[in-house]
Amino acid sequence: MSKPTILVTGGAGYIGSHAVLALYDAGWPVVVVDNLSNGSREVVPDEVPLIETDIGDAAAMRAVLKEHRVGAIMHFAGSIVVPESVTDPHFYYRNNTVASHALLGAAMEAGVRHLLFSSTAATYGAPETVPIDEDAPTRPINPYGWSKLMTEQMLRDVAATGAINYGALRYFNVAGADPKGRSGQIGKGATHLLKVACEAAVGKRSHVDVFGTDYPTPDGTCIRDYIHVADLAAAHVLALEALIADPAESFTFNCGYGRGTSVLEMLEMLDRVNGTPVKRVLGPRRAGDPPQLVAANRRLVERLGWQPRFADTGTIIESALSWERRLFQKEAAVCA
Ligand SMILES: NC(=O)c1ccc[n+]([C@@H]2O[C@H](COP(=O)([O-])OP(=O)(O)OC[C@H]3O[C@@H](n4cnc5c(N)ncnc54)[C@H](O)[C@@H]3O)[C@@H](O)[C@H]2O)c1
Ligand SMILES: O=c1ccn([C@@H]2O[C@H](COP(=O)(O)OP(=O)(O)O[C@H]3O[C@H](CO)[C@H](O)[C@H](O)[C@H]3O)[C@@H](O)[C@H]2O)c(=O)[nH]1
Repeated sequence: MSKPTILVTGGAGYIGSHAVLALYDAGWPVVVVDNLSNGSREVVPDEVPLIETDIGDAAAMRAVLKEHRVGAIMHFAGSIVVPESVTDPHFYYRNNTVASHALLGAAMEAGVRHLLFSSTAATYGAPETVPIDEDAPTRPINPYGWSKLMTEQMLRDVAATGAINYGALRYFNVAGADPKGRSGQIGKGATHLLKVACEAAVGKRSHVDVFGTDYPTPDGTCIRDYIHVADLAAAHVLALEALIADPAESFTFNCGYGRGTSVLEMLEMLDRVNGTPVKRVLGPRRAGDPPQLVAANRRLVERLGWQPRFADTGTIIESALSWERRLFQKEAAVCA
């Protein structure tokens, strides 16, 4: 049977572009919709159509879905900065929840029956126990987490009518870059730890701020479960296949390795990979950071047969650093 066309929303962004590459490498026809608010054309392969539009524009989305005879949607488009969601919650509910509602409506009208949604560990808030499994209480501690949890709920209720089936993948901390160097994190005004640290390593920043050294963790800094973006992209292809194979089944899976690494451990590993130390400035806690987030990933592994290939922390950091070096050289060449 021939493979249906997959619409990737947010496919010009960090994680979406890696999913596009994974689909493209596996021979799926792909079309991307991105409003380029935080995406870049250059990370989308030339052969993949990129339509510059907003997913909140239901009429435009209906037209795209029909014209490209889309069979399933991978929905990455959204806003992602937790502190920004606290200062501008209205925008986060609009761009994450309301825009997803419009996209879902367009999908239902166009008869698209499968949707894979980018959710987040932020739906759990500050969990009482780690590792966190999918049945843990969902109590977000910021509007970003709520905007994603509300979208999950909407998908769950619509799927219960039989109109669609959906997968919600709750990512933990996504890091690294395409092992073949075709994509990586570009987004303006980086806030993610490894991206910021790599920018410091190549000389784009003077230092890395360490947000909080008095957490109840062995070295006092926050612990996260960092997952390589290429392993995450591979999980999306498996999840898509599962949605299409069994249209009666929907699911929610954590995406992480089940391994915690502290902020200081990440920076130490970066120093080792880079060969020179990055300057740290130890500072106060950042608002809204839970001390520890580590995934229980049994469902993802058992239900999808997911086998990570790039889990080694050094491998994650190497790929992120070599992407950052390439970006830096490109920017230097443009300025010269
Ligand atoms: N990066 C992480 O660690 C992480 C963790 C958990 C969940 N997620 C989720 O994964 C998804 C992708 O995140 P990312 O890190 O690749 O971010 P990103 O900003 O690199 O990608 C998002 C893309 O969506 C586009 N976009 C935003 N709003 C849009 C709209 N209304 N219409 C069309 N395009 C729009 C942006 O231009 C961008 O290219 C997001 O939904 C995010 O919430 C990310
Ligand atoms: O310059 C920095 C940046 C981050 N950190 C620390 O590093 C850890 C990771 O922070 P990130 O900003 O890289 O990521 P978050 O854990 O805040 O959030 C990310 O992972 C979450 C799930 O774990 C959500 O999915 C969210 O969408 C995604 O951005 C935190 O303790 C943070 O305080 C620093 O010390 N210095």
